[in-house]
Amino acid sequence: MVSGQRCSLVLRGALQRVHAASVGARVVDVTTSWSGAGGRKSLACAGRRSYGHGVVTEGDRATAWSGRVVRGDRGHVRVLGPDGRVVTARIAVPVSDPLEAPCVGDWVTVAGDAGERVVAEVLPRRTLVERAEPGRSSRHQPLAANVDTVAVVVGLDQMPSLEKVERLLVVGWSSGASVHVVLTKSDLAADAADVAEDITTQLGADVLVCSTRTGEGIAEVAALVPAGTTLALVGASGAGKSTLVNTLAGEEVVETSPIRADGRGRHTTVRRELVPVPGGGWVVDTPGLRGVGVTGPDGLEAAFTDVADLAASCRFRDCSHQVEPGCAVRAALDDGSLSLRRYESWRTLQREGLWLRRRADRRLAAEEGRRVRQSTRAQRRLRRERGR
Ligand SMILES: Nc1nc2c(ncn2[C@@H]2O[C@H](COP(=O)(O)OP(=O)(O)OP(=O)(O)O)[C@@H](O)[C@H]2O)c(=O)[nH]1
Ligand SMILES: [Zn+2]
Repeated sequence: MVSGQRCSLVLRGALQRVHAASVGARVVDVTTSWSGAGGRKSLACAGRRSYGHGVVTEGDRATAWSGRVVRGDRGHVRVLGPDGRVVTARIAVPVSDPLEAPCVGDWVTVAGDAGERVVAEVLPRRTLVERAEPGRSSRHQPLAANVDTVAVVVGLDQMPSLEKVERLLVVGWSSGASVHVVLTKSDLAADAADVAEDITTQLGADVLVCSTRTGEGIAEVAALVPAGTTLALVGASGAGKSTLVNTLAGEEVVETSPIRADGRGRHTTVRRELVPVPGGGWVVDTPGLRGVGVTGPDGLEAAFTDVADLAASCRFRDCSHQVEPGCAVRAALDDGSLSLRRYESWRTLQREGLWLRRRADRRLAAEEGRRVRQSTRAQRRLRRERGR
């Protein structure tokens, strides 16, 4: 077993690099825009969120330090600090929206001491990989924050479904990060190159092919995560994400993953954590995604630039691409330059996104109504008490 000291050294170097990156993020601050790679979409950052009201004093905030969440659990997070140590910090105040909760990859400020540490603030997120919560509720779950690249991991042990890959590409592009498809298990498919070619031409995605068994393409995948950057792996369960994380992390780091925190406790697994890779970057595995909800129109547009470009040249701005004259989408379907499969996949994801957004709007309206009623009741109570 490698000592905590050695782990700290590995992590410290990587942390210094990411800390340097965070300084930039803090200077640019809350309302900056961030442009996705390839000039695809510009996403506004979420604002800085404070936590621990009533728990964290102003004095505590003055001495708080910033670090990166390497692992998120219910009620607390594990935070890598500037000294290379990983500590546990409590999320002192429950958040009503799961998206508000700190997640892996978040930069947070931590207040308190060894007795009790709490998350005082979550710094603005540059990017966020999220999914609709299972059960098709309108709520979204944060999976990984401040990710530079998303790898849509697809196993070649089965014939990939283009629709499933498209759905994951939308999740990837919705995050604001740049996106690649990584086809794993090439050792199990004689036609790996053909599948890659298909995905490139039909989905317009950048595709890498690799195998953790033979080592084919691993260097190319490792190149997706240069020093100071973060790569998130998304994909169905069994696609080979965890194996890829371990391969990218290398023997050395897998061995060093059970980091000692405060001299006690060890990580039992490297999964769903930010894992440092030898080049100085970070890799994060996300839970196997089955019912992935499409979050916003930006990701859909970025994953379907071909359809979005066509739709932009329809005669009517609100063209439904069904019956209207001058519809460029239908024209492309007619002349075969847009496949029916691709069009239908786009329609499905678009409808789903609309449905989720409408539901979210209704939920937000209901929550707002509840808040207003609570506040009115509280004000009445206060007036009554003062009147006594
Ligand atoms: N032949 C072959 N098998 C692989 C390769 N990569 C992963 N596997 C196998 O595929 C299976 C699933 O891999 P995992 O890494 O656990 O898949 P995962 O995507 O993390 O799955 P979840 O944790 O359920 O989300 C395991 O049995 C791996 O050994 C590969 O390159 N070649
Ligand atoms: Zn149209």
